[in-house]
Amino acid sequence: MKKIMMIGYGAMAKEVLARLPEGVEPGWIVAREQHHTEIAKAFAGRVQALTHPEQCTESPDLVLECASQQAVAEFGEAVIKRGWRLAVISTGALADAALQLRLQQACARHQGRLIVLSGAVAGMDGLASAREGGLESVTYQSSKSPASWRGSMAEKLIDLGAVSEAQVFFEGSAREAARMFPANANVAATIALHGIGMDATRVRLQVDPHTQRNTHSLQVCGQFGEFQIELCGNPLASNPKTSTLAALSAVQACRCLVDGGFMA
Ligand SMILES: NC(=O)C1=CN([C@@H]2O[C@H](COP(=O)(O)OP(=O)(O)OC[C@H]3O[C@@H](n4cnc5c(N)ncnc54)[C@H](OP(=O)(O)O)[C@@H]3O)[C@@H](O)[C@H]2O)C=CC1
Ligand SMILES: O=C([O-])CC(=O)C(=O)O
Repeated sequence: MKKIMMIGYGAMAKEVLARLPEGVEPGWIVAREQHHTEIAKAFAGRVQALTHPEQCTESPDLVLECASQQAVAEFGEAVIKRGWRLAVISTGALADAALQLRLQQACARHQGRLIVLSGAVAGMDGLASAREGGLESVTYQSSKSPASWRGSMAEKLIDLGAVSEAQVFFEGSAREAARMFPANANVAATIALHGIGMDATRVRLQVDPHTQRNTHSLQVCGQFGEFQIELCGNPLASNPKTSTLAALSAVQACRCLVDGGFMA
């Protein structure tokens, strides 16, 4: 049996835990103290609730971050320094160049691993392949319902209650998008990490009052030719900001533990 450590106990973490493949079980959940009673009840004491990964006295087969960019900054280095495998979903944390460097150096020094989950988007294999031949431009647009943008910086840029048609309210780099919209624009960072980087990747964020879905559109031009991807994702019922596919990408990482997708 493979044992994972989950960081976070919100919408995505619960979805992933409910869908864990056979042969994988949670051993530890890192969450703030106020969630520990709920965790103890949900898992009848079979899972240890922690406030920091360092409290774990064994070695998880995989540490899965499904929490926040802040959690990556807070716990990422400690996890990798123990030589553990860390898969991150809050990839926008890596828009902080100093943090990215610290995590990369920790991987090199301590034989840890940092895995960037594909999350809510698809085509990262093709984008990474295209980079090998040279990329000319990568443009990403995210379109979501007003409910998905509530509680974000979007509220300062546009009146979400008054929009009657689809409207772009932000244009900038992936680095800016990921840092300004930490709960909504991790995909921008994921694309940047597989493609032409945080500063050259162009991003548009749109609110669409006529949709319930999270639509990710990617346009890539390079020496290989061109490709476009449009992915219309159903959000999780428990969090309209978060696409179901993102949770499934974490489930798939867990499956790699049992089907040999990860090398030891
Ligand atoms: N890469 C991608 O394609 C995608 C990435 N995401 C990202 O995935 C992450 C999880 O999403 P989701 O579950 O929907 O979000 P939720 O807000 O539903 O849940 C996040 C959970 O993580 C906990 N958490 C956050 N920071 C910390 C911390 N520093 N220490 C301990 N616990 C922490 C929160 O705790 P508390 O309740 O105590 O605040 C909360 O329970 C988000 O960062 C989101 O932006 C989402 C979709 C796609
Ligand atoms: O789930 C999504 O559709 C995308 C998302 O929240 C993100 O990029 O952070």
